[in-house]
Amino acid sequence: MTKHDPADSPPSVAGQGVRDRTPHDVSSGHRILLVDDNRQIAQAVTLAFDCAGHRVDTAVAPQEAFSHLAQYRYDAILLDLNFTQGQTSGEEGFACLARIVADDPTAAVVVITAHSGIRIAVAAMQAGASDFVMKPWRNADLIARVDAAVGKRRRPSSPSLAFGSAATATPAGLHRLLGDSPAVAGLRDLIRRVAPSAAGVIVSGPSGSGRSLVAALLHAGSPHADADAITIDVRDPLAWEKIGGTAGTLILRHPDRLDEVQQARLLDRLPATARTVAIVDDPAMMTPRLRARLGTVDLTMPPLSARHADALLLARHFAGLAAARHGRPVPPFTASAEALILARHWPDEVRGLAQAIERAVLLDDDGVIDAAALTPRLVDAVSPVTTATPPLDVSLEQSERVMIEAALRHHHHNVSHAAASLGLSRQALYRRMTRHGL
Ligand SMILES: Nc1ncnc2c1ncn2[C@@H]1O[C@H](COP(=O)(O)OP(=O)(O)OP(=O)(O)O)[C@@H](O)[C@H]1O
Repeated sequence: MTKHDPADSPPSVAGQGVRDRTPHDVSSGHRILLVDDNRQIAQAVTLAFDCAGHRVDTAVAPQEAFSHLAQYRYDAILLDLNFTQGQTSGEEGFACLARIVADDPTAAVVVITAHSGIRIAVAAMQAGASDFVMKPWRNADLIARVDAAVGKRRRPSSPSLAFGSAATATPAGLHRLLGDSPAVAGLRDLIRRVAPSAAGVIVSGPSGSGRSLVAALLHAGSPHADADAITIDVRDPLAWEKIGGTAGTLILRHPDRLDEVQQARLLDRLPATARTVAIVDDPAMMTPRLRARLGTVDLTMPPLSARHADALLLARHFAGLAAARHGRPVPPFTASAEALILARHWPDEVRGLAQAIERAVLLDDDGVIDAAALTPRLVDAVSPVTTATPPLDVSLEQSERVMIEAALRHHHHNVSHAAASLGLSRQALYRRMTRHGL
């Protein structure tokens, strides 16, 4: 997570094409992530660090912290250990600390504890924190401690320690694979263990579920992370030229879509020196020989529908990204939107979810994202008597108008019923109707 470490370039984030987004870049000074649910403390800390020439981003809960860590590189993390009112055990903070340190053993984490929390502070240091501060603190002391933690941050001293076969090596940026489901936690663990080796990996799962992200993380944790991985869609015969004598990471997309003869040819072309990562829909479509050559280890990214809790977490992450991208405040989700996010089968998986959220953030005009804002393509579901399904290239404005018209028609212009069917309040529907001249 070194600030200018090219090996740590983040993979793009769904639908955003984001690479190391730095809207708050500071030419000098540290970039710090404060994880604390107390807004007054956050304001005071931000001001103090700002005056000292540093930059602070705030996360009010661990999930938000992981979302920030998925987007930016931080020089230090200032972590409060208690997030739930009245809780002083630090349990949540310790879980957060464990994940930060597991994902990046070089992270400089300074924990914040209550005045009497010396035992907790010591335990946090044993768990990987660089230092601790006790409330209440003097700002100068706090800044000095964070400075010192950044200064003595454990930097990898050799490539082998950073990416090689050392047991402790961890793929840079592993925290970018967001998700708390057992499936994704298990994947992070497998990536951590497999990435530094030369083993070929087959990454399977539905399109848009995060397979390329997994491949990028495997490369980031490999001994070849300093060089770019070579990515080839093997369905394109011209791309095969790039296979050459590759010695680094070779990411092969869709070998399962080749026929048997082509798969045999691919097998002949693969250089023994390359570490391969194959992205496939269905490993069973590969010949046993190719499968054996490509997949010492199989990693499977399950569909979002099999890891519901991740959907909500990812949705919040994408809402934050979209809001930052379009210069808007982050709109919260209504209960109906959350229910929809959890229940819906998202076409195009995580990418589809990200796109829906970005559209909703863009179109939002009442400060919240409701279910209707996430379902502009569900016009048919609202009314079977709708006269026109919007064509695919219809604008979002038009699509919203068509949906509202369909709902009104279906409910015989009863605004309350139409609003309810769209997951909107009456006022919100009226506002939209006015905007569309209905
Ligand atoms: N768990 C995750 N945490 C954060 N971002 C994610 C996660 N899963 C997917 N994404 C983001 O969603 C988008 C789609 O993922 P990705 O490109 O890896 O899908 P894919 O399975 O490779 O799809 P395809 O093969 O069709 O290109 C990417 O921008 C990726 O960064």
